[in-house]
Amino acid sequence: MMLPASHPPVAAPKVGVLLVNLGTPDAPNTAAVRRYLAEFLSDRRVVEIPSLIWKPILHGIILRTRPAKSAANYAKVWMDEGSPLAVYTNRQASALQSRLGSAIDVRVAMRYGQPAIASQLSAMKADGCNRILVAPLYPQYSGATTATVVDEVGRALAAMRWQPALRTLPAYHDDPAHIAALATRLKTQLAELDFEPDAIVASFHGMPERTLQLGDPYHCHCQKTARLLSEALGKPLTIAFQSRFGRAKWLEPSTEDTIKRLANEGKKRVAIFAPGFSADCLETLEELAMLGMEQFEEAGGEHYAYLPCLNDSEPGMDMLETLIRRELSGWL
Ligand SMILES: C=CC1=C(C)c2cc3[nH]c(cc4nc(cc5[nH]c(cc1n2)c(C)c5CCC(=O)O)C(CCC(=O)O)=C4C)c(C)c3C=C
Ligand SMILES: [Fe+2]
Ligand SMILES: [Fe+2]
Repeated sequence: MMLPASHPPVAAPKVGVLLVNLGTPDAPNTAAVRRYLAEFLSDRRVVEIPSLIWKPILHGIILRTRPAKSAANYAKVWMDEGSPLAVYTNRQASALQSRLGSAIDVRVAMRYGQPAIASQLSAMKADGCNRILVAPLYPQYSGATTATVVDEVGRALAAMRWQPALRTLPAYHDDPAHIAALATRLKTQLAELDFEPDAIVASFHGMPERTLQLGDPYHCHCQKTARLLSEALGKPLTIAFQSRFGRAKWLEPSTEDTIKRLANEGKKRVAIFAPGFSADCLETLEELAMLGMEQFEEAGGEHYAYLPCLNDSEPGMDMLETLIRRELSGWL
């Protein structure tokens, strides 16, 4: 049907998929990292300290000291195409777009920094996406990751006159497709090592321990991923929690203590991987692959290997395609 000339344009309807990850600075320098950390660490889902107490600490101490140190770390892992987190997330989106075909519009947004969730949702709606699946790329649910993405999506929808219909991908920590992808990838990676590890460490991003008492399922989700994966591999996994931030007690054992303990116990050959990260990033490439190796060798360890995340590997993309197609059922 032809629209009258005075009618605003209406795009042909289609389905959209928005892959969302945490976000990352747009350059490995102090100013860009400060901008990123200011947004990230102002999120009340991430730092659950009353504003009156937290704001002076954030602006008076953290944003004056941390950006330079973190920028130096970002510089160590920066790729020609940009920050690893953004590079791998974009590659996942292109691979998924090829697998799903052009009838579905696959895009990327970041919870902090660019491309922002609100601008991507608006652009997708303007291009005709009247049904959108938002997929936070966090296997394990936490208030600080999955929930804050959904909060931000809600704020974006609140500003739209004509909203798209919306679905969100649930946490997939125990999904058979996720466990199979991790197991397949890990088997290949372990087979390629030039040593047989005495221990394999599954390092998850930490959270304040208090969040577990308050009912956040993150800790349980991490434990379950590791248990199912260990069963699938037929090998024991040592669980640890990395990237401690702030003074509160965090989930234990910490990755640093675990690496040192293993070396002290005579486990001289260790492989470590990060099943809570869908894409490699600062926390895996610098903290686990670089710093972790130094800590292990200083404690007397001899062979240390960091095994990269699923990223856009075949097993990782098989999993993502399975999960996304399942969530799109009835829409295709
Ligand atoms: C995978 C899940 C993640 C959880 C859970 C999480 C919780 C969490 N993180 C911080 C503080 C920081 N995290 C930082 C980086 C970072 N965190 C995640 C993921 C989770 N965080 C990722 C993927 C990244 C890497 C981003 C990148 O650009 O590569 C940082 C910034 C880096 C630095 O300055 O060290 C901070 C700070 C808190 C406080 C928290 C739980 C409440
Ligand atoms: Fe983090
Ligand atoms: Fe638990």
